[in-house]
Amino acid sequence: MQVIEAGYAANGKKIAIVVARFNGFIVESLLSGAIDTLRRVGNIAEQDITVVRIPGAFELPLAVQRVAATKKYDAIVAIGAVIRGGTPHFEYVSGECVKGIAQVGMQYDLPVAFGVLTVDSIEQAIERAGTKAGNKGGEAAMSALEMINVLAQL
Ligand SMILES: Nc1c(NC[C@H](O)[C@H](O)[C@H](O)CO)[nH]c(=O)[nH]c1=O
Ligand SMILES: CC(=O)[C@@H](O)COP(=O)(O)O
Repeated sequence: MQVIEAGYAANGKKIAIVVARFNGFIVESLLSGAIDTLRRVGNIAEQDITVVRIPGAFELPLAVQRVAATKKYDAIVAIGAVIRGGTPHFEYVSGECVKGIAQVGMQYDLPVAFGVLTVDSIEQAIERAGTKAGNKGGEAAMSALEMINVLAQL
C-alpha cells in the first residue's frame, strides 16, 4: 500500500491571505491565527506572507481568483466571517463565497483554504475565532500548508 501524506513545514513558500473586512473584530482574530500558524508551524518568513483586504465575503471569490492569476503564490488562505442575521442574505453571501472560492482552487490547481466562518451567532463566531472552538483562521492556514506539500508529491 502506498500512502501519500505530508507535514506543515513549507520554508520559502509564498502565501497570500485574502481577508474580508466585514465583522472586523472577528476576522482580525482569524487573520492573526492564520499568520501565527504560517510563521510558527509552516516556517513561512514574514516577507513571504501577503495580506489582501477586501470589503466582504461576497467579494472573496473575485479577489482570490485575481490573486491566483498572478501565479506568485503557492497557496491562498481566504478569511472572513459571515454571521446570520434576520433575513436570507446569509445564505446568498455564504453560498456564493464557498462556491466561488472552491472553483478558484480547482481552476488554478492551487491550494485555496477556506477560513471563512459561516455561523448563526456572534457567540459562535467568537468561539471559532480563538476561544473554545479553536481558531479557524489558523486551521485554514494548516490546511494550506499541508496541501502545498501533498500536491507536491502527486
Ligand atoms: N453580512 C455579511 C457580509 N455582507 C457583505 C457582503 O459580503 C458584500 O460585501 C456586500 O454584499 C457588497 O457586495 N459580508 C461578510 O463578510 N459577512 C457578513 O456577515
Ligand atoms: C450575512 C448577512 O448578510 C447578515 O449579516 C445580514 O444581516 P440581515 O440578514 O439581518 O440583513
